[in-house]
Amino acid sequence: MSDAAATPIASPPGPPLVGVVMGSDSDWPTMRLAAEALASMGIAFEAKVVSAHRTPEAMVAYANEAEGRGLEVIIAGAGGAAHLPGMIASMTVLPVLGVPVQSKALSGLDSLLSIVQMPGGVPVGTLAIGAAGAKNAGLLAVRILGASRPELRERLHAYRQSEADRVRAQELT
Ligand SMILES: Nc1c(C(=O)O)ncn1[C@@H]1O[C@H](COP(=O)(O)O)[C@@H](O)[C@H]1O
Repeated sequence: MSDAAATPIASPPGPPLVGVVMGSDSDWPTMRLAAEALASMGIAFEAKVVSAHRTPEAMVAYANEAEGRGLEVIIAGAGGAAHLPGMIASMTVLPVLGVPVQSKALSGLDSLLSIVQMPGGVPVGTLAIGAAGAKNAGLLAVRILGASRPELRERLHAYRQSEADRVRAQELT
């Protein structure tokens, strides 16, 4: 992991509303983009490594306790045989957003298919492979929280406007 990728991202103060979990610390350079999006919108979050394969008991406890601890959205990222988002979704009624982390062997197609093909009745909102997916998972979590929080919708409107201004100002040389 590079120094920049290893730098922790401070959560805004307050009890976490969003849990960002991932199967390995090797997923953090990708998943930190979800955390950055949340931090930029002032959303308190927690980030943890929890693996369905390597720490199944911890994953079960995390999923079972998330709602009672006040989390409102879970973002779960994993690569390869990416069972973590679906397993968490099977044990909670909180919205779960799945981020397919890019794998070395199959470039993340394995991760995507593992996350997206959930059986009916157990939804996982699946994002794109890799960095864009992680960033969008953070922003989608803010949109979910914003449905009942007008002040968050204001921040999202301001973000949309600033992105539009940035693109309009682009000049090709
Ligand atoms: N897919 C899962 C799960 C899970 O789904 O629970 N736990 C770890 N992993 C993935 O294994 C990959 C390699 O992990 P290592 O880099 O630690 O070997 C990571 O992308 C991780 O998400």
